[in-house]
Order: sequence, then structure tokens, then C-alpha cells
Amino acid sequence: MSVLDVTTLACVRSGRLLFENLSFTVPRGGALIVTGPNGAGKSSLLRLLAGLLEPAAGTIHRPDRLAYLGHDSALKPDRTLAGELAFWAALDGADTATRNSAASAMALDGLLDLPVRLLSAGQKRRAALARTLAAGATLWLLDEPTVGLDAAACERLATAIAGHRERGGAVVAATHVDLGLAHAATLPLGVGHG
Ligand SMILES: Nc1ncnc2c1ncn2[C@@H]1O[C@H](COP(=O)(O)OP(=O)(O)OP(=O)(O)O)[C@@H](O)[C@H]1O
Repeated sequence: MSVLDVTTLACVRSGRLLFENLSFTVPRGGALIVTGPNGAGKSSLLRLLAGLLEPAAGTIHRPDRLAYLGHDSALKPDRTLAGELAFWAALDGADTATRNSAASAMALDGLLDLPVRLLSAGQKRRAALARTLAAGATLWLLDEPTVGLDAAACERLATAIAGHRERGGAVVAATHVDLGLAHAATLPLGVGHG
């Protein structure tokens, strides 16, 4: 059974065709890595899959519950990290235990009382990933999830993704680096335009 089913998808941005006739499925437990040079349309594809952009053509069958991690962590600078995670958990319907376990999975326990403005770029990224983990979504859409992460955090992310897949979840990740995911399919997007 597929979690995501994409048929003859086309994307036009600023009047330019980025890709067309894109068809693929991602099954339960599956992972799809979207690759390609700068400007190939990786972020645009993820935004289409998330329903944040309208396709120029084609259809997307996605699950009701998806979690989208974009480039922007969308953290309020003056809130504490604990406050932000609680805010997101309320929005996403995550219970306290799930939220706490996601924070621990991203090694955020020692940072919870800090205002977000004092967090490093990688720590903010880990916070946004913790939200993804806690959201209870079937499909994770991750746009460059390792940007700013150190080696230990990359390993934690890989572990979280593996657990999600074992529970029947699916992942689509756009990335320039190898996430080290087992049995992942690859979708290379076309030639970049700089
Ligand atoms: N907000 C936007 N409005 C209009 N056009 C855009 C917008 N964002 C991106 N584009 C266009 O879409 C093209 C693809 O951008 P996109 O961010 O999807 O590529 P990418 O493969 O994710 O690149 P990168 O590897 O640099 O992140 C860009 O070259 C740009 O021309």
C-alpha cells in the first residue's frame, strides 16, 4: 500500500518549467531521496507534495497527516525552546510524552529552558526536527534536513527516520548529502540553472 502516489506531475515556477511527467510512489516504510543540482526543483517538489504549491499538471495522493520540514525553522526568538515545542505539540495534537521523547531523540533536553534566540543554527534545526518527530504524521517531507547538523545529530536523524519507517511511516527527503538510509529509492531531478 502506498503512502504517497504521484502521477505525471509538472512544476512551473516564475514561468519556467522545472520538471514534468514525474510519476512515483512511496510505500509504507519507504524512503525517497530527491537529488539534483541547485535550482533543479527539489524544494519546489517537496512544497508540491506538502500542498504548499499548486502543480501545473498531474495528481498527488498524500496522507492526511504529513509533516513538512522546510528551510525555515519558524521559531519565535523570545519563547523558550520548551514553550515552542509545547506550542507546536498543541498545534499538531502531540501528547506530552511524545513531545518529550522527540526532544530527547534530538538531544534537546539540556536546552529546553533557553530562549530560542540563544540557540545555534544546528540546535534550531534539531528543534524543528523534534517537531517533525512528534507530529504523528505518516509522511515526513524533509527539505535539506541535515543543514547545520553535526555528525552526532545526523546519526540521531537517521535513527529517527529508521524508527519512523519501521512503524510504517514514509519519508521523502531532498538532500545534497548521503543520509545513510537503508533501502532508499532515489529521484534525481534535472540539470540546474545555477
Ligand atoms: N518563491 C519562488 N518564486 C518563484 N520562483 C521560485 C521560487 N523559489 C524558487 N523558484 C524557482 O524555482 C527554481 C527551483 O528552485 P528550488 O528551490 O525548487 O530548487 P532546489 O533544487 O531545491 O535548489 P537548491 O539545491 O539550491 O536548494 C529556482 O531556480 C527558481 O528559479
